[in-house]
Amino acid sequence: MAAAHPLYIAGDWVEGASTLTNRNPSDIADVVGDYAQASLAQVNDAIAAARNGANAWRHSGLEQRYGVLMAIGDELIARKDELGRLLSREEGKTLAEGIGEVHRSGQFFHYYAAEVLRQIDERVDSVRPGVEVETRREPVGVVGIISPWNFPMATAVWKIAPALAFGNAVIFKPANLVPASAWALTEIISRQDLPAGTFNLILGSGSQIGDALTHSPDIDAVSFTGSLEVGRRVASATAGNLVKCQLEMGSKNALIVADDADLDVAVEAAFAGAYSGTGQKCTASSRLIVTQAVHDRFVEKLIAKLETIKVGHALEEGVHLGPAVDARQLESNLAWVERAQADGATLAYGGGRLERDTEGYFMAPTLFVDTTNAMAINREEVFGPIACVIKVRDFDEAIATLNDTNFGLTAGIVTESLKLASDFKARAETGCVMVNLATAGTDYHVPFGGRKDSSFGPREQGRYAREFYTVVKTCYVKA
Ligand SMILES: NC(=O)c1ccc[n+]([C@@H]2O[C@H](COP(=O)([O-])OP(=O)(O)OC[C@H]3O[C@@H](n4cnc5c(N)ncnc54)[C@H](O)[C@@H]3O)[C@@H](O)[C@H]2O)c1
Repeated sequence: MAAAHPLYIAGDWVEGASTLTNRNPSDIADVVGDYAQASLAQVNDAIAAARNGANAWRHSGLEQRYGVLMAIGDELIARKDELGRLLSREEGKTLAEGIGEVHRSGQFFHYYAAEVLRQIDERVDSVRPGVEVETRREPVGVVGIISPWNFPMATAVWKIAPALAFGNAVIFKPANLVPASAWALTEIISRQDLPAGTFNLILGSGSQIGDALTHSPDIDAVSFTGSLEVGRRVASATAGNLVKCQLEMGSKNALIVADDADLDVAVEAAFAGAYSGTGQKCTASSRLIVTQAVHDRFVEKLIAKLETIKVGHALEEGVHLGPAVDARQLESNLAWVERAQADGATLAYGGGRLERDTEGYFMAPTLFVDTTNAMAINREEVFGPIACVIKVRDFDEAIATLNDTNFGLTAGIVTESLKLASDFKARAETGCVMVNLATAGTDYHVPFGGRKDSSFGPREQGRYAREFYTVVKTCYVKA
């Protein structure tokens, strides 16, 4: 193996065209490792290899597929402490969250191992006597998987596991900020009983390597998670070649705190939703829509909670919030603080960069009050530990405010009322709704995705993943 962690193409570890150094955002003196960067020619090598892999893997037996997926899941779970540490070191989420993400990644593989055995093709009677009709699912073929940095392993795995389960070959292009988790996952997959080319790892910048992959007419599908801006590009690149595509993108989620809310539950849901993972979650509730009856008490309690929060090195015990993922994200967060104030929001807590023993991208959890839903900070995705309180008259205004956004991923409400909860479930224009729970935090065996600008194409996860990773064939047989 070369000095830098290599690419994985056609069943071989191969050097890239250049190298990228990956650093720990909690301590930029800490080098996580050097990672190969693919050339454009290597993107084509990976696509050709994946075609061979797809042709072989589609004929694999069910027990082979089941065994491969179970083995990957077993190893991820057995090594979750070590790999969770690596993940936290490169991304900056706390160690507990890093370990939790690796554990969940293992569970995704186990879930899709079970899906391999769940054959639900149909045989139906034809309208023509003597003819049998069968609908069956076949693999879509070669799938490009492009993932973001904020869930370095889970987001990739909830695509890779169903892709392999349903008999496809994969070309995996992770975000360049988090190559270590992707590489560790690839190393595990490389030791499984898979035909050469079934799984390929290409590392490199999105604008070059990702762009080349999505513009290729020689792939069959692209599953992308990332920003709205890049998602639009991926959609037009794949549409140009009539390549199937699925996009999960940004969000502007809201948590409603209703008149009758248990405010302790509301504060915990607001904290977990808005700040955990340093707010770097697509499911983050950056808008806190609070009715006037409970506004002042809720704000007071949330500030009291924020005062107890320890920000620091992600691997340090007792730390609740790690750093921003890089200097650019931190600068963007700080620019949002200035912009919100210029637009008339009142800074109620935090707002600044924090110094710690190590040089990292630390920022105080930040809360704004007196904000309106029209302010830019309440319309665009921030992706930092910043939440804005929007005061509303009542539940109807809360729902109208919640839905007044271009995005539609998750939404939450804290209420004791069954009627309000039920109205909320029906009226929230989002893909996921949560009652008395944070907007972040979802299960691995059910569908996940949004509406409006948050998502495009078939749903991900659970048994719905089958729709994207397979194609239907209708077979007519006259005996
Ligand atoms: N809805 C969801 O399920 C979900 C989950 C996690 C993250 N996200 C979103 O991801 C974003 C944060 O992640 P990010 O900053 O890594 O997003 P990003 O859009 O910058 O990058 C995502 C991926 O796309 C690649 N890429 C960049 N330019 C490309 C191009 N021109 N062609 C092809 N690929 C390209 C990147 O290298 C990376 O692998 C946020 O908007 C967040 O909401 C959404």
